[in-house]
Amino acid sequence: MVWRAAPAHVLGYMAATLVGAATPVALAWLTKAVLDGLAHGRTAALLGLAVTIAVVTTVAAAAAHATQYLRGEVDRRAALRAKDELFAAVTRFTGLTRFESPAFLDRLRLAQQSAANPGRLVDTATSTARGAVTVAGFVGSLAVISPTFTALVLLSAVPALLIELRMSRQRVAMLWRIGPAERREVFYAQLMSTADAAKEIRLFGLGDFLRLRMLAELRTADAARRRMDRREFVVQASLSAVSASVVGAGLVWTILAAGRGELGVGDVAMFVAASAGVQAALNVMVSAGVMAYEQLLTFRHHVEVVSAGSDLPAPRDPQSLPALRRGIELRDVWFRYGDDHPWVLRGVDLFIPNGSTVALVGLNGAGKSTLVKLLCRFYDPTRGAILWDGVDIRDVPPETLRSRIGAVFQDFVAYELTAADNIAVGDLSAVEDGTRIERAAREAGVHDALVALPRGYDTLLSREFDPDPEESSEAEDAPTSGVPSSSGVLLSGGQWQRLALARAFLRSDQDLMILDEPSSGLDPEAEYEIHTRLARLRSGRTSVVISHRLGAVREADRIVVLADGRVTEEGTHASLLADDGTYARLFTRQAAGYRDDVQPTGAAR
Ligand SMILES: Nc1ncnc2c1ncn2[C@@H]1O[C@H](COP(=O)(O)OP(=O)(O)OP(=O)(O)O)[C@@H](O)[C@H]1O
Repeated sequence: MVWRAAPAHVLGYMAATLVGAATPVALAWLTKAVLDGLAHGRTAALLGLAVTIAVVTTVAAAAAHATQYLRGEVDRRAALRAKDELFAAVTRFTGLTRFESPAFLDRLRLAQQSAANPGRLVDTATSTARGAVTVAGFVGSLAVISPTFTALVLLSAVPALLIELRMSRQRVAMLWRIGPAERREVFYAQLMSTADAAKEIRLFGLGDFLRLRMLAELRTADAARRRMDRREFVVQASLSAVSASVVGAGLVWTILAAGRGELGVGDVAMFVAASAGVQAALNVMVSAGVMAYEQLLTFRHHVEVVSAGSDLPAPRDPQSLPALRRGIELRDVWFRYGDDHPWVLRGVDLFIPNGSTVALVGLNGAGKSTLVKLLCRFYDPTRGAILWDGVDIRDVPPETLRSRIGAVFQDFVAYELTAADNIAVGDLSAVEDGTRIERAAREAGVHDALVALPRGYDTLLSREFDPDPEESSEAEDAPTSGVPSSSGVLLSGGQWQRLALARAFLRSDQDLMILDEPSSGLDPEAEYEIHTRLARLRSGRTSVVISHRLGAVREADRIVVLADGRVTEEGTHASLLADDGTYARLFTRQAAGYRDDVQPTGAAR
């Protein structure tokens, strides 16, 4: 992947690294030649040797700078590609299950970490190669002086390599084990630094509680890292002591041999340079090689995320999805969120006729939102089937199905984007189409509020990002008072809800519109107005509406009561009231609340 991301830079980096690796060997040989020349009075060649040393040193210095620049560039390009691959894969997951799986989220975090600088792998791999070049260069020189000693130095590196490889596997396993603690630590840290949670944290005095929890997670992760570091420290110190003793013994032997006249001054200089060079290079080789191995092991998470197939079974024989004509049928649909979770739906049979509005009603946790998530195929039913004009929606590519559906979810997202973009996310083909965006905003009754914003539709709906990053980065002085120089705007809860509705209006020609609590944050007048508008816009189209405000759904063509995971009542408002069941009880209770308030006024009259 790194090669594909930056082939020329990788080649340049390797070349510059190899030049850097060959330099100490060349300098050692040149120094030996100079010393031998001086010892034997061969002064004629000295000038040439000195000039060569100067040139080699200059080239080495330039190569060092080039290596640094190229390494950075390889890192940047590879990281860009890795993130692109990773997030392209993440957005390709069609269902929601993976985002609710702690093990997957742990893996994703490690994948993100390794995607942050995959070029480091080239770095460590090249360092290993660089070490190998230096070792090879020096080994020849050392072997001339003492083959036995050379063999000893090389052999002493083998156990070090094996032990380090084992430890790197242990380190990777440790990183996986502490993943959950590290993810929780990040969670607490983010909670303490976001505006969304700031109100409750301050009012409930949660600051210390969250900080201590964050530190506890950090300590847990640190303890595991510390144990690993200590083990590595002991092992590495012992290995270094062994190799230092080998080199020390060799040095003693060389000096004694030189004293006996068996070796020349140049040989001693070469031995000192070569033994130190070999040892240092072997260390680099082992540690860089082991690090490369460790990075490869960690990068496995990236590969696994990127190569993970679809989380929902792909249709074996994909069907096209004609415009809805008859309706959508849920046939004996059973669903639970996991094998160890309770059943949420237990055999739901429901028909949503084309062109009608079906309201789903039921107590908290009855499974209404779950049902609409199944309609969008964010999950597949555990048993049973959902049929769109008789076609099982599992036989249709999810993107085809979803292009037919418009929705306002209960937990819609307030994007920290401009107001226009916040509406356009409902249908990205409208991003550049101000007229469509404005029409949708008018239909949702939020146009006036948006034009009144400091920059109208182009106002950034965020207090966390600077609306004018360029202007403020040009300003010489950072604000010191703690008060931001400029800031974006936030909407009220109801205005946000209208904005979410505008997203849905942008797609109002869809076959199926899902409205999960579309008016919970609206004032009574707005609620009435929006529902009237919705009824007009959606007349003759298929909608599924969920609302706890039963007054808002009484006009629905069909009202369906969910309880205990099943459809327990079904009919029009009038027929359900006549049946005097759960719906009638809920409606009467809600209506009584309003009537009690109204009565005193009526009595006064
Ligand atoms: N992603 C999830 N993972 C596990 N359980 C879930 C998930 N979403 C919902 N549940 C569980 O499924 C049940 C039904 O939840 P659902 O949100 O569908 O209810 P609802 O009828 O829409 O409730 P409300 O009226 O409160 O919005 C609840 O018991 C809830 O705890």
